[in-house]
Amino acid sequence: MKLSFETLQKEFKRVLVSRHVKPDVADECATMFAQTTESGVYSHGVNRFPRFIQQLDQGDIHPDAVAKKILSLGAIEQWDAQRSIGNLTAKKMMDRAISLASDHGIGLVALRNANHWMRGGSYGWQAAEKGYIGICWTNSIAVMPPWGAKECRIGTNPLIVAIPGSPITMVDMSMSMFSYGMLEVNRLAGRELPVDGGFDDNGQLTREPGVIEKNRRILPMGYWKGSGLSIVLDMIATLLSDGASVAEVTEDNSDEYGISQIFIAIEVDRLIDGATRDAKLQRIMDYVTTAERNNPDEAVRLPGHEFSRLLAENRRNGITVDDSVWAKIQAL
Ligand SMILES: NC(=O)C1=CN([C@@H]2O[C@H](COP(=O)(O)OP(=O)(O)OC[C@H]3O[C@@H](n4cnc5c(N)ncnc54)[C@H](OP(=O)(O)O)[C@@H]3O)[C@@H](O)[C@H]2O)C=CC1
Ligand SMILES: O=C(O)C(=O)C(=O)[C@H](O)[C@@H](O)CO
Repeated sequence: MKLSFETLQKEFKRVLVSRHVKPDVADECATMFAQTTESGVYSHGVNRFPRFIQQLDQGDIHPDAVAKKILSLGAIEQWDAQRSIGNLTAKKMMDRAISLASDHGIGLVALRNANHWMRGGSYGWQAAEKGYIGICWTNSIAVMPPWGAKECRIGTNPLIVAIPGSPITMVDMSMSMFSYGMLEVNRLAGRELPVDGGFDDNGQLTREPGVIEKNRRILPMGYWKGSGLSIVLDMIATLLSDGASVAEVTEDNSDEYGISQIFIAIEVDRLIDGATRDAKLQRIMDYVTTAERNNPDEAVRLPGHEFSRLLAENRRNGITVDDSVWAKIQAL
């Protein structure tokens, strides 16, 4: 079905207010869920809303909590999210990193006791829209086997790198070949994955999303490389925030809460003049996109470059929402 931004936002807000979330907080949180969905990231917008409400109902998320600053070291700050709402707090923390970067050239906020921030790309994009390079990542509960293992011991720990420019270029990627959210999107659409996404119960590579969602033998992106990167991202987030690692979240908490996140903003414009910056970026983009195509019908593109088109299409035609997901939300 197709729904408007307003319908989505209103329904998200209704559910949040029914859980006694303050109206202004509910309004902002609902807006972020609707914006993520409108941008085309259905996996961590509308599709993930029921799971968010489940965590709210369980008491994992504290809707009245507000993040507080613990420590300041000039360009670096440490904050405690106090288990507040993940997307709202992440937005505030990237704003804080941007403000530090405007003073120091670079700003880094390390956050502990956080909750799932949904679409990590929202915060990279937020920095890039203001002219800053945005880099952020989060850890998670253990949902992926390290390379060579069968048992989940590492996080999907998505990494986001956003570059300001026209258009913004942004990589927003799980450390698994597919996020669980994208496995769900493919399963709901009745599609096989375009490449192998994990192992089946017999240890054979598989493209069946449902099999991997169930047995959790998801493949790290780049095999051992994604496995290693997931581990070091977890280590940095844990150390700088003095927060919980994937091991601690998994062994000490009953679910995915109390996680650790990093937000970095870097000011570009004091390091290079505007005309040179634009020319250099344009040359990179042109060089990449004019590579001889493997499939003549499929353009070579840069990450993040589809969002403006997707957003415009969704605004014009309405936002596609899976019927079963919408029924679930309406029943909340
Ligand atoms: N714990 C958490 O918080 C987690 C959150 N997530 C979130 O889930 C969302 C989805 O993540 P994931 O499934 O890894 O994302 P995808 O695998 O869909 O995309 C990963 C990256 O690859 C780029 N890309 C994909 N196809 C191409 C292509 N043909 N050419 C060039 N670039 C391409 C994407 O750009 P483009 O966007 O332009 O398609 C994106 O930057 C993210 O928002 C992520 O933050 C994921 C895991 C855990
Ligand atoms: O992979 C995802 O999608 C995601 O968003 C996650 O947070 C974790 O990997 C996990 O909680 C999915 O069950």
